[in-house]
Amino acid sequence: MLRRIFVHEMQSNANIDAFYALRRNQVKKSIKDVYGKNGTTIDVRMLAYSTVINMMTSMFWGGTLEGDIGANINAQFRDAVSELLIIWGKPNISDFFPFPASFDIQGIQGDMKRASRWMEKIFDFVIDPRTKNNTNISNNDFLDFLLEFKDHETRKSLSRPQIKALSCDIVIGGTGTTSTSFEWTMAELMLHPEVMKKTQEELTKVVGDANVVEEYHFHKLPYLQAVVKETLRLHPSAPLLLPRCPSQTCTLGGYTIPKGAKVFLNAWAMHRDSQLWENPYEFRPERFVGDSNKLDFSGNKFHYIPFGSGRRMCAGLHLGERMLMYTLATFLHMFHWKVPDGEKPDTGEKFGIVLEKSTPLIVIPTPRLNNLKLYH
Ligand code: HEM
Repeated sequence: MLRRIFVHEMQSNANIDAFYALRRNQVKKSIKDVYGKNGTTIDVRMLAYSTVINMMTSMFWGGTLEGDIGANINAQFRDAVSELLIIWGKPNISDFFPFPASFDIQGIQGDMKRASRWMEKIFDFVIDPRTKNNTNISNNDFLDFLLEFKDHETRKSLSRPQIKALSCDIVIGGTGTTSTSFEWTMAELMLHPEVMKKTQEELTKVVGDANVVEEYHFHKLPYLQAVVKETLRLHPSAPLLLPRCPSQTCTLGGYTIPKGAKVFLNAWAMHRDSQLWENPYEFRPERFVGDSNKLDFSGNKFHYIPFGSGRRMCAGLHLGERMLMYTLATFLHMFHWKVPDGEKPDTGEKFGIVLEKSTPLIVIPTPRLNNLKLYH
């Protein structure tokens, strides 16, 4: 039920549109920050992570937490999400040897419980004033939506644990994936200056030099879309998707899969299979331009599934796509980017539930547009 609420109710196009102003404000803040660092080095992972998490918190509880308290709670939230993502990605021996699982040999379960309690406290802190004061003031954010939600058929509201569980899934599912995809795209563009040039030329043509990128520009940016698709092919942010578990013993491709087995689908390997892709290890956005552009994120063509496929596919697909496109288009349109002299970005990967670059991408931004007012 929670998945249905999130996918069909919260993520309708109208709702995603309604939260656009909140996302835009956060990206504007990041532009100002980057502008302030003009000519010096910045860590793209930090930039992407803080921009995405700020968009998330802004969509969750909007501008209701202002001043020092707001800054503090947002910072705590950022730390709690980072910690949960790290714990979530750790290989857990108990998954493979269920017998000693109750001993929690690596302490992963304990760490997870502690971080989840921390996260819950933050949600309680934000939810309490809204339910206690009963002010009826509309904040137009995710939290309002969840607090006011009533099932069409049963007329039942969501309980507080349900609200917190759903919120946690959304934030954990959306933050690392989107920010990592941003960093990988920037890394590939730094390694392929000709692709960077073409992407920025397209932005100049479509957006112009006197305007900022808006979400309505996206459908006129096929090359940037191709760059994003190609990045997600080579660097799918959840390389093994989420584990499946058959409810019945079944046979697939001649293999018997017992009921209850944990099944991982290796999207990373499928995206690099030379029987399915020409020169699979090369970064070539052109493969997604024109006719082959028919490949999309719907998960219907099984050789390209960066957002997964089927009933458990990414619940935040539309929002994730928009946040990624918007941040990339904006930063590429507003700034020139170069790596520090003598350095070359690498494409080494770090194992985890989210596929991160093994070393952070460090770059130097300089303003690209003449109208400096656009940076404030
Ligand atoms: C570039 C951005 C993103 C990518 C590449 C991505 C990718 C994925 C993938 C591959 C899965 C597993 C699907 C499967 O196993 O079939 C997944 C699940 C999920 N994603 Fe995303 N995601 C992104 C953004 C987001 C955002 C922004 C949100 C929330 C706002 C989100 C929420 C979720 C949730 C809740 C699940 C779990 C679904 C379930 O268990 O049924 N994702 N995502």
